[in-house]
Amino acid sequence: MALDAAADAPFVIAVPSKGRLQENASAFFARAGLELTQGRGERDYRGAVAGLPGVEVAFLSASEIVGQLAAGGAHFGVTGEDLVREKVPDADARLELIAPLGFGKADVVVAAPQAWIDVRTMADLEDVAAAYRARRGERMRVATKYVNLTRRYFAEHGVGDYRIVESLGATEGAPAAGAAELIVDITTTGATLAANALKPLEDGPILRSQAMLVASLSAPWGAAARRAARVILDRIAAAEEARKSREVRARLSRPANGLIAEARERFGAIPAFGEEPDPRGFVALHCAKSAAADLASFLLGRGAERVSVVALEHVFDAKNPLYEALERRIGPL
Ligand SMILES: Nc1ncnc2c1ncn2[C@@H]1O[C@H](COP(=O)(O)OP(=O)(O)OP(=O)(O)O)[C@@H](O)[C@H]1O
Ligand SMILES: O=P(O)(O)OC[C@H]1O[C@H](OP(=O)(O)OP(=O)(O)O)[C@H](O)[C@@H]1O
Ligand SMILES: [Mg+2]
Repeated sequence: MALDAAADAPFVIAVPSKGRLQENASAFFARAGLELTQGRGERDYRGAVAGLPGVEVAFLSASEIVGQLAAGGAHFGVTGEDLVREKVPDADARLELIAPLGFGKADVVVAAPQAWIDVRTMADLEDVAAAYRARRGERMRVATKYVNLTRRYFAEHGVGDYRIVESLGATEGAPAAGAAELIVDITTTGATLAANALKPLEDGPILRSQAMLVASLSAPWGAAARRAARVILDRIAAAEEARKSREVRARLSRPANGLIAEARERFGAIPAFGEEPDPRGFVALHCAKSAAADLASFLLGRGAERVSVVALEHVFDAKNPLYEALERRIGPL
């Protein structure tokens, strides 16, 4: 019965419907040739993917997406790693973080008032916390919405003399408002911290976060869901591979014995049409964008009269490491 239900259930991708990640998330799927359609306009929170029947899009906030992934209500989701680590204590057991997406970058930091000149590190904080308690008879307060990340990090650094004040927004304002002494929050440019006369501690961020493509291990992984996951990850991998690569094409005056091996060795090139040298001397090689010009010079040196360097739209590969990693986690059908 469970299997039948899994076979009929739609494959659900949870995508940010608002906030910092929305625009970049849509662009990310579009680049992969996955066109998300939102039904009856902005307020319709269910959508589809053009050309992929059986795939449903749930438009949710970044934090709701984490909840759906943890509960198995969505198979795939795009959300911030900060939210994943905060809301799912055993994230690595329940979720597969498939790939970082290169946007939504933000550091989760501990920040103190700039006026606390003696406090630069967590070790300093440990001293100050004890003194604060001795002098005031109460514990130092930390305003944050990252309650779990804060507890874990402070414990790791041996700071115990503090109390968390849960903050649901404008956290950076808490010290000036007299609601807390310290904060834990995300920062990108540092402008909000500076505007509130706060400075991040120098030990480095608690977490360097960015948007992630995440899979739920507890969602129903029937045969249809696996097929959908494979198709989606093939397109994502194909777009990513194409973005990083160039195709370098030329015709040499004679068949190029050993040339493909040398191009692989020196430029990390992969032959687009297999290892066999073409009898007419045609070569087409894929290489990293940054290696394309050097590879072109190399081919000129081997007798090519003209070399084209071509941008690619998608490069599909029979092997998909993203899907293989997911399949290892969800186990056999
Ligand atoms: N300044 C920022 N720069 C880059 N990424 C950010 C920034 N602020 C937030 N993010 C990322 O986007 C995620 C969602 O933040 P966003 O502000 O969109 O929602 P939110 O503040 O959690 O509010 P809500 O959940 O109510 O929509 C954050 O958890 C983080 O991963
Ligand atoms: O280091 P900065 O570049 O200044 O960015 C940091 C700010 O960005 C986020 O807030 P956001 O603008 O998303 O507003 P929110 O508090 O409503 O989520 C975050 O909560 C910080 O307040
Ligand atoms: Mg925000």
